[in-house]
Amino acid sequence: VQVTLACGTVGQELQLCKDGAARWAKKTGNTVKVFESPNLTNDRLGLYQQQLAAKSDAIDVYQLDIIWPGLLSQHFVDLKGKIPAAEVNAHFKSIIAADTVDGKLVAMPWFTDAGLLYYRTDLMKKYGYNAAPKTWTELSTMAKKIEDGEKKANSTFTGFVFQGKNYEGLTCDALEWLVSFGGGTIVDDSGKITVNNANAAKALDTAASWVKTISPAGVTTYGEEEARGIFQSGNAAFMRNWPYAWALGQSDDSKVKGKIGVAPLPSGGNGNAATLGGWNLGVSMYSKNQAAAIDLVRFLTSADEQKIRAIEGAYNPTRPALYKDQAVLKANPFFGSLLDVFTSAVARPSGPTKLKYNQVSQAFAGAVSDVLAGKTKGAAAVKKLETDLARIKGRGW
Ligand SMILES: OC[C@H]1O[C@H](O[C@H]2O[C@H](CO)[C@@H](O)[C@H](O)[C@H]2O)[C@H](O)[C@@H](O)[C@@H]1O
Repeated sequence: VQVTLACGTVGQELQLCKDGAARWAKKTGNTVKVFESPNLTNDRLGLYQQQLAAKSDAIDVYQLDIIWPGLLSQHFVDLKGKIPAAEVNAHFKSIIAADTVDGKLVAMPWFTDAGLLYYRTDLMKKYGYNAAPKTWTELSTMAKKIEDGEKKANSTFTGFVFQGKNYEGLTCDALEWLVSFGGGTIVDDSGKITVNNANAAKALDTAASWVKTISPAGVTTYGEEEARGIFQSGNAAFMRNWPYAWALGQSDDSKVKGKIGVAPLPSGGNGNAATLGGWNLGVSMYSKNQAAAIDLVRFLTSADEQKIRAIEGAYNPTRPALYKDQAVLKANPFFGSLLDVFTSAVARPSGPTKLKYNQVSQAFAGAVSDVLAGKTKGAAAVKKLETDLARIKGRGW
């Protein structure tokens, strides 16, 4: 049987996806065709929605972002009952809950993600700092001092890079700013629009103050890979990114190998916050090879495969047991020391806003983008956003 598997292509994930698929093919005698998905999750969603709306059988196994199960559930096979309960229950309960829509298990967890602060340990030492910044104010001060010093020899050096482009990644970064300032989660768990508040406005104004000071003007065009490229080539003191950037930063061709520290993102006065990300594997209802596709999902989400991906690519397992695995912890010491960051990551409001989440996220990222670009201030942006979200909500989510 031939199964087509949609894989992401950010960093090493395409290669790791192909490697895993090849191991399954070898074990079962089946073949796997890999479909290469676009880098940005927004682009991927558009493409997948087209395929699924057309009931296309071209892709059997989809890689689903943690925010999509609610949006796409009707197109996926219910894995409950098809995968033994003990196997399902070996994953974090919260992720299984996010993958379950109205009792239907839409996808199996593959890896989880949470936003982290990466920093240059060598430069911290050089500029007299002995700990990562605990607050955004500290980060600004440290980034400015390091940038001013390093710029003397390297004019392209910058203080802080993050995902500032207008896309889903900006929603993730900005949610971290909001929560860390006590500004809430845009829409709360009950579905109430909460974004129009002073702390949220302050969070956005603070982020805007970084652009063209500690962050380059171009940060408003950066996704995950642009930020990583700058940090990994030795041109930034701090970076917000997902765990995958660790393995690449520590690789032999990285200019910052052995010089990277990882810490929780700074606080804006309300503690540190990391947005929950991650990807899951679901079987299309339109697949002609559902049994083989389910077997591939079980194989790729198994402990053995998650362990390989954790060691080779720093992809966080979704199985709590692997956080006690010595080889996994050796490759990624922060999986142990920052376990709290992963287990208490903040979900985007895809649960309460259901089918309208994508519209909510686009409106939020658009508003944040305007503040970063200096087109508007935080208070005006969150006020307008509240009105826009109320329109999107209409009589209910
Ligand atoms: O960690 C690497 C992954 O980074 C992206 O996904 C993460 O960011 C998305 C926003 O840009 C977010 O929606 C998702 O939940 C996060 O896991 C990228 O899209 C993935 O391909 C990549 O593996």
